Order: sequence, then C-alpha cells, then structure tokens
Amino acid sequence: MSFQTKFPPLKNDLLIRAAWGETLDKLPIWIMRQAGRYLPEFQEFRKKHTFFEICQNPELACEVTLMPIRRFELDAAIIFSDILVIPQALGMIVEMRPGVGPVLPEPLTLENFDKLTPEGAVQRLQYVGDAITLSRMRLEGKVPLFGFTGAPWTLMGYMVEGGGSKTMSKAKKWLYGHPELSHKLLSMLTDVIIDYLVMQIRSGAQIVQVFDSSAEYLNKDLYHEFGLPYLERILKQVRDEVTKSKLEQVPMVLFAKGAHFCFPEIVNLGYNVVGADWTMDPDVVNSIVENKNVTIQGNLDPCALYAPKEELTKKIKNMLNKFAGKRYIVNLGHGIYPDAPIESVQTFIDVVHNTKVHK
Ligand SMILES: Cc1c2[nH]c(c1CCC(=O)O)Cc1[nH]c(c(CCC(=O)O)c1C)Cc1[nH]c(c(CCC(=O)O)c1C)Cc1[nH]c(c(C)c1CCC(=O)O)C2
Repeated sequence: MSFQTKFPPLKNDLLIRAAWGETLDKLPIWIMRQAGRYLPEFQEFRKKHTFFEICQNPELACEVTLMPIRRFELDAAIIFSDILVIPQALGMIVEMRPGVGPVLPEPLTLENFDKLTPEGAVQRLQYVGDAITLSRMRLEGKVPLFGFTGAPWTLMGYMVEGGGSKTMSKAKKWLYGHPELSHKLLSMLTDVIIDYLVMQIRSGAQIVQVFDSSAEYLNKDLYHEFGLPYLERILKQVRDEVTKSKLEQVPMVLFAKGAHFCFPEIVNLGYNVVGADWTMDPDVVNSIVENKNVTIQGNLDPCALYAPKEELTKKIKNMLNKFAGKRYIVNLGHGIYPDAPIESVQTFIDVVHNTKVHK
C-alpha cells in the first residue's frame, strides 16, 4: 500500500529538484547531523530521554526531527534515528554512552555470527517508518524529509569493532582473513538495508541517504571488493522494489566519507547525489563529475563553523563559487560537531540563501 499520496503537498522542493538534476538559481542547503547535539533544545530533551528511547518513540523522534526546521530555514529535514538501529534489529546490544559514543558490548565474532537475526529485522524497525510518517504529517510540506541508513561496510565496522575505532583493524582482519564470511555478512546487511530503505520510502521518506562513514579505512582494492558491489546492489534493488510496490521513486544519495581512492567509481554507480567530504578539493570534484549525471553535496569543513563570521563567510563563498551553477546541494563535508556555534549555522544558511546563482 502506498501512503505517498495522503501527505500534505511539498511547498519547498528546491532540494529534491537539485537532487534529480536541475541547476537552480537558488541553492538548497541542509546539514548532516542537523538534528542533534549542537542544539540546546536537543540537549535539554536528552536530559529527559535516553537516546534510543527517542529513536524508538515516533512522537519523540518527530519532535527532534523538527527542531532544526523550527530554528533555521533549512531546505530539508532528516529523520532522527541512528545507523546503529540495524545492528540492534539484528539482535545486537547497542548502548549510547555519554562522552564515548556508541558501544556494542558483545561485538560480532566468527563464533557468534550465526546468532544474528535478519528475519523480521525490518519489521522490528517499523518504528522508524512510523516516525517518518508522523514527521511527514507534522512538516506540513514545509521541506522534504530524508530517510537514511548506514552502508554495509560501515555497519560491519561498528558490529565487529564493538563501537568506533581509530583503525577498523578488527573489521579489516575479517576482510583479509575471512573474505567469504565478510561477504556473507555484507550481503546479509545489504538485504536488510534494501528492505529498510523501501520501508522508509513507503512510510514517506522523500529522499534517502546511505552513509558510508567508514569508507576512509579502505583502499581501492578493498572498496572494489567489499564496498562498491553492495552499494550498487542497494541502488538497483531499491529502485526495482519501489517500482514493484508502485511507489514513487525518490532521489538516492551516497556519502562515502574519505573514499577519494574510488570517487570516480562512486560517481559512476548511478546515485542521484554523491557527497564530497570536506577534504576534497572542489576543482578535483568538478573535474571528476563533469558531464556525469550526478549532483554534488557538500563540502564545507565542519570546523569552518568555528571561524569568525567574516572568515566563515569568505570560506562559504569560495565554496559556492566552485559549485554553484552546477548540480549542487550545499552541506558540510561531514556531520556537524556538538560544539558548533549556532550563530555560525545561521551564517552558513544566510550566505547560501542570499547567493543568487547565475546559470
Ligand atoms: C557513523 C554514524 C553514526 N550515526 C550516524 C553516522 C553516519 C554519519 C556520520 O558519519 O556522522 C548517522 C546519524 N546519527 C544521528 C543522525 C540523526 C539525524 C541527523 O541529524 O543527521 C544520523 C543521520 C543521530 C545521533 N547519533 C548520535 C547522536 C548523539 C548521541 C547523544 O545524544 O548522546 C545523535 C544526535 C550518536 C552517535 N551515533 C554514531 C556515532 C559515532 C555517535 C557518537 C558521536 C556523534 O554524536 O557523532 C554512529
């Protein structure tokens, strides 16, 4: 069944049009991790609720989703959730420890691999779909709503390491030492991710982003074997399933952080939008995407938000000079940090919206 028709009509479709390939005279902007800790209202909210309580309760998740939209003139909302709800739905324990980040106290091992429970995982994630449906209603068509997922390799990394890691050496030990089992895991995660994204689209997500935040730990060979084929399958099968389910296609975004070594291959996968992280030189990005059917998203250094207003304005304008007039969505080149000054976020949005693009 399609829910897509009963939602309030979209009033600001700037970002969706940019994602499908229009070059616009106004630039759309959203900010990765915009629904989070840099907002004082979120910090207040977190005193009353645990992280996963917010994720799992559609009313609470919707409230946080709307926080940045109430405060700023952003051109998209992103559903409040986390990439680690998938390992959770597969039966793993995930704790969000203050000051530490995510911890999986019983990491995936060669021995406990078979205990994962992919059957029914997406049904157990229906609360994300419910939060999306509620947020679509409450957004009243003001801006489009992003759904998202972690990419297979990034999820595998957290599952095997038991949390974040400086090297991902435990997870890479699987890639080098147990390639068959690694493929089995990545393939299983890919299947779940596909169903999960289709469920999000069915629930009302108007655009979806795949976060491959740990791509930077791999290299060309490893990404060719353990990254790209799964990212390609996600794109193709989500498209097929959406068609089969008589849903409307939505733009698909891939952000593979630090994957310079495969940027041309990533651009060629066929995602509508590709994220450039903050370390990428706009000229290099532009030369790679020239004449390709893709929109670039990014890539201001999140730390640029610490610069004084004048300096920050200059940095933003420099970036816009490089990308504006092409297929482009403005964003940071990674998620916003918890101590980013709110005034700088306001400056970022103002400079972008005050820029008139000459096509
Ligand atoms: C790697 C990753 C994770 N989660 C996510 C990624 C990929 C994006 C990226 O690379 O930054 C994605 C994510 N996590 C969260 C969102 C919500 C929507 C948004 O605002 O973008 C999104 C899109 C909420 C969150 N996820 C988390 C918080 C803060 C937790 C808290 O409130 O205590 C929020 C608001 C916790 C989290 N979750 C994760 C980490 C490493 C951490 C701790 C450090 C951090 O905050 O960045 C895993």
